[in-house]
Amino acid sequence: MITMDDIIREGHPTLRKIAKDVKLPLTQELVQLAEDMLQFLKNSQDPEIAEKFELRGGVGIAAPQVNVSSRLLAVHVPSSDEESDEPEFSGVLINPKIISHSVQQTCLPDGEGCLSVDREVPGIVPRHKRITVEYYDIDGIKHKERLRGYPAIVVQHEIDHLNGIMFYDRIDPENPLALPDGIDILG
Ligand SMILES: CNC(=O)c1cccc(C)c1Nc1nc(N2CCN(c3ccccc3Cl)CC2)nc(N2CSC[C@H]2C(=O)NC)n1
Ligand code: NI
Repeated sequence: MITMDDIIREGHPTLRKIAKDVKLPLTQELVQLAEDMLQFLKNSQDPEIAEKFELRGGVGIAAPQVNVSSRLLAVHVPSSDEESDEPEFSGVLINPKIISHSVQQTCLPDGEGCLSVDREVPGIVPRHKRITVEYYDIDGIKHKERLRGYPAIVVQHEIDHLNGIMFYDRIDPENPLALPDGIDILG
C-alpha cells in the first residue's frame, strides 16, 4: 500500500519534471500503481485507516508524487452530500488532456493543499471553472468528461503535477489573497 513515506516532497527534482506519456496497454506494474494510488486516496479519507497509517487526507494524487514520472493520476472526490456513499468523481486518468475550458475561473475559498507540500501556503489558486478532459482509464478505454467545480479543480491540480507545476506557482506573489476579476469562488 502507498503511505506518506512513498510521497516525495517539494525540493525533489521529479516534482519539477514533465512526466512522460504512458504507453498503452498498461504494464501490470502500472496497473498496480494506478490501483494503489486510488486506494491511497480512499484510505486517506477513512478516519481509522488514516490514523493507523498516519495518512494525510487527499482527494487527488499524481504519479510524479510517488516518484514515477508518468502521465497518470487518481482522483477520489467524495460526494458533497454526507448521506451518499457515491463519490462525486472517482477514477484513474491516464494521459489526461484538457481539450477545452471555460473562460470563467474558480478557486477554493481557503486555498489549496498538496500531499507533497508540508506547509500551509495561503493564497488564491485561480483555476478554470469548467474543463473538458480526455483521458484513458485503466482498461485503455478513452473517455471525454466535462467537469466543473471541485472535481475540475482537483483534476487541474493533479494535471499540473504532470507538468512540474505546483499549486503555489499560480498564487499572485504580490497579493496572494486577491480575488482575480470575475472569479467565481467555489461555494
Ligand atoms: C491551504 N488551505 C487548504 O488547503 C484548505 C483549507 C480548508 C479547506 C480546503 C478545501 C483547503 N484546500 C484543500 N483541501 C483539500 N482537502 C480537504 C481535506 N480532505 C480530507 C481530509 C481528511 C479526510 C477526508 C478528506 Cl476528503 C482532503 C482534501 N484538498 C485540497 N487539494 C487542492 S486540489 C487537490 C486537493 C488535495 O487532495 N490536496 C491534498 N485543497
Ligand atoms: Ni498536489
